[in-house]
Amino acid sequence: MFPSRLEQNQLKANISASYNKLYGQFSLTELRDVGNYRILKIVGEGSFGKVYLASHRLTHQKVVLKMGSKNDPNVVREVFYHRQFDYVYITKLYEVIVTENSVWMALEYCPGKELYEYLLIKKRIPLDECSHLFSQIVGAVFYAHSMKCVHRDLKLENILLDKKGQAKLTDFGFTRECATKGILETVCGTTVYMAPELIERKPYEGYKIDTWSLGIILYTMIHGAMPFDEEDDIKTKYRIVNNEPFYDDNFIDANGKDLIMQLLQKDPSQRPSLTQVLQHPFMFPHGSSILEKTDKTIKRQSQGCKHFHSKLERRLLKKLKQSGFDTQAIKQSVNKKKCDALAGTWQLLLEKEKRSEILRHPKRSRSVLSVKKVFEPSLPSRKGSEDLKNPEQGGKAASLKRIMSRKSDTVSIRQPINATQLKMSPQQSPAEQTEGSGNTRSNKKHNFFNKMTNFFKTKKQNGIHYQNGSPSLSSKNADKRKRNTNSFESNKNSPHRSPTRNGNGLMPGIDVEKKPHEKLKIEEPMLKKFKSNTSSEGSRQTSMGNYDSELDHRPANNEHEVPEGNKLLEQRGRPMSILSQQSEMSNDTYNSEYSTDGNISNSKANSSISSNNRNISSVILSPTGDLTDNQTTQSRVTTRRSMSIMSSASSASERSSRTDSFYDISTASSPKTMDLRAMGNYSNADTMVPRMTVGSQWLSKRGRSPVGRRGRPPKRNISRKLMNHSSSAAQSVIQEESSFDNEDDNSGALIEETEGQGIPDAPLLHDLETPSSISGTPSKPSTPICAEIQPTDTRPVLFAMGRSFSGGSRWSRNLSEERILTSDFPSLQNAGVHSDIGSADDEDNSLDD
Ligand SMILES: Nc1ncnc2c1ncn2[C@@H]1O[C@H](COP(=O)(O)OP(=O)(O)OP(=O)(O)O)[C@@H](O)[C@H]1O
Repeated sequence: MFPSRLEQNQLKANISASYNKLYGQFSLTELRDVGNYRILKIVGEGSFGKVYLASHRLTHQKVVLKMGSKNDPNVVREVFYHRQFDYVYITKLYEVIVTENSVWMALEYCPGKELYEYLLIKKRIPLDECSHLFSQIVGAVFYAHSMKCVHRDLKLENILLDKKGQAKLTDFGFTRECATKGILETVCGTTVYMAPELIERKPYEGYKIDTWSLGIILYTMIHGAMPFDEEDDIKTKYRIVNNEPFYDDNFIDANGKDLIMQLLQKDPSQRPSLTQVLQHPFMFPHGSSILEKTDKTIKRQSQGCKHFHSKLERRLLKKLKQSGFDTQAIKQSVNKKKCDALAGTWQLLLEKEKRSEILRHPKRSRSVLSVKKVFEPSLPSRKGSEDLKNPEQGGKAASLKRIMSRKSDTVSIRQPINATQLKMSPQQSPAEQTEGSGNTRSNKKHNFFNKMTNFFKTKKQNGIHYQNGSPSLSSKNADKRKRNTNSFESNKNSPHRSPTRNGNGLMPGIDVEKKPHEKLKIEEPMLKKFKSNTSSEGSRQTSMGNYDSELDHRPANNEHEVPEGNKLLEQRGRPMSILSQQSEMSNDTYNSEYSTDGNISNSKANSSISSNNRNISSVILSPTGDLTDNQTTQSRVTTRRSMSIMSSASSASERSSRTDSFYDISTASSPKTMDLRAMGNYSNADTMVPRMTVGSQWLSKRGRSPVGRRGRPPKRNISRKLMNHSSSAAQSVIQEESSFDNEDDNSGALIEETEGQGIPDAPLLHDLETPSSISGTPSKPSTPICAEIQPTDTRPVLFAMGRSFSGGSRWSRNLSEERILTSDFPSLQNAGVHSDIGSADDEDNSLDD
């Protein structure tokens, strides 16, 4: 029967509505989905691009999506190294999605944000907490080093806090392996965190520069200010090379001081190994337990028994098989660290399963932990020197104390849970609280379960009697209960309420994310945020490949994500990270032999840099130290730099040389497994082996002849042979681009030289080139630029006010002056809120990977 007119009209309306809806979706400019992930909001912006919070569609797990340009070689570097790491204190890389122009990294979400921001709010971190957090950071670096990788850009900004307040190392954009090259030359990192040998442009041992940066991090965490930080970069460099930091006994104890002094040894060979660092008394007791667990993880992973062995994994695999998944494909993806959709989904599902397992057996896990705590070695407080002297007793006392405090947790759990308490739950990130998710539901379930358990457990103690089916309290217990409630309320209302782990286990990371703006308005920041001066091997990899291009390549931070304090810093312009290359020392030929376009860009860059050089030198040599001139110059330089970057970015050859196949996410193995020297039969010269797997494309695109630039073909042939010998190793390796350069240039010779005869004499600081020369401009400034510098007396008049002990940058001096007028020192000293990041319980759980 033909539909009536009314029905026809309704049908028409429906069709057009759904058509319009589809059309609307097609014409949306806003990004909604990437792969299996639904984008929720922007959480940050790095030099690579935007960082989004997203939800995995299949598992509803929260992840962070970090976008980078395909044209940015540091993105490749980051993916390449990051995916090899599987460690509790390193952010997990679940998946990598490659689109036409971009690379997306799905990373573990850390709602606590950066350690830098946390420190900014707290001003200083108490020693106990420092020791705990720093152990985790050192653990992460130790793990990376054990994989023969150096991070080279360790800084507060690259350490994130997860929802438990645990530290997570991230940002592997400057990482490189040291398996094939023990002594490195590329200058990279962030000036204030750079080791003296980097500043002096000596060939350096990668591991040792990380150790130095760890020293800077620890110092800054304890003091709330950086040890070497001047308005003027050159002065900062001078101080790094020549001065010792000032230690304020108000904040640091003897152990802390001793550890930092060791880490900040000017002579890299005098710096301790990370095992020694973890065993240092300052790190007690966290360091040793992390060392032990990290060792276990490394051993397990090196034996290849990483995945699909636990009961949970096997059960999950079985479930997936029953649901019709190709479990072989999943296994392959995970084992080969392909970081594809299968591996990503597996990781996220597994994490979800782990969480629900904990929720399913909360009682068991609690009691296991309690027993463990009673018998495990001591966890004395830092202040309790008694505990340190007698770890046995101290440990038991501490454990009992914790159990007692756990009881008090129980009391607080029994309090009526209001909205504020829910917000503070350590199980939930602020994002989760506001957005609502599967997790929220399960946490509620968990809370409910706990409440019920505790209710029945404690009803006898509290004298709860059932009358007519409903519980009633005896008056005594009712009083007690009231008191508990009051104490909680008063605590809650106190303006100085500490963000420490309270009855609800509040973690600092949560607090950081919760209200950074309000807090920052009250207390102005003492630290400024530093962008990585990553030039590095990256310099070889960009068409410009120099310090300056790196600087301007980094976009400004996202406005709405930058806290008030940081905006201030933004306004004054942050020092940025450096990636530089000493042309005379470098083996890198990438830039010089780059395409015509690339060369044009380079020459532009170099010319701008040379002028920058002259300007900076003249200002620095000026006896009056007129910084206004410098600023003008700098701004001009910035413009020029931007221009050269743009030209580099628009380099056609740059784009064309990056074929999709380069970005294929093939299998990954750690440089440790690629350690060719460890294989015994192969010399350093053979280390380009893996390059060939990917590199050949680059070579052909750049028009390199099969014979090396210097007519030295044999290495490549050797490498091919090696690939045949060890196909699995060769297959699994993607070598850095820098390796091309080594291959074609004289890296082998250099390594032999440095290894056989020691490091060649390094230039003295007064021979240092100005920052502009970092770009690879061969010319050196004719005048010793630092000869005139008179380092200021760097002892702080008012420690808490400055971001550094030195005169510091102008903005911080201004802040200091204002504060000297308006506030008194002791009150500021006490202003920092104390918190206890991550309990041993958290650590135990998380390390149980
Ligand atoms: N895993 C994560 N969880 C939560 N936030 C994150 C995560 N990764 C990055 N962010 C946020 O995004 C911002 C930028 O990220 P990131 O520092 O990794 O980018 P980048 O390009 O490497 O920056 P840069 O090199 O300038 O330090 C960070 O400051 C942080 O606030």
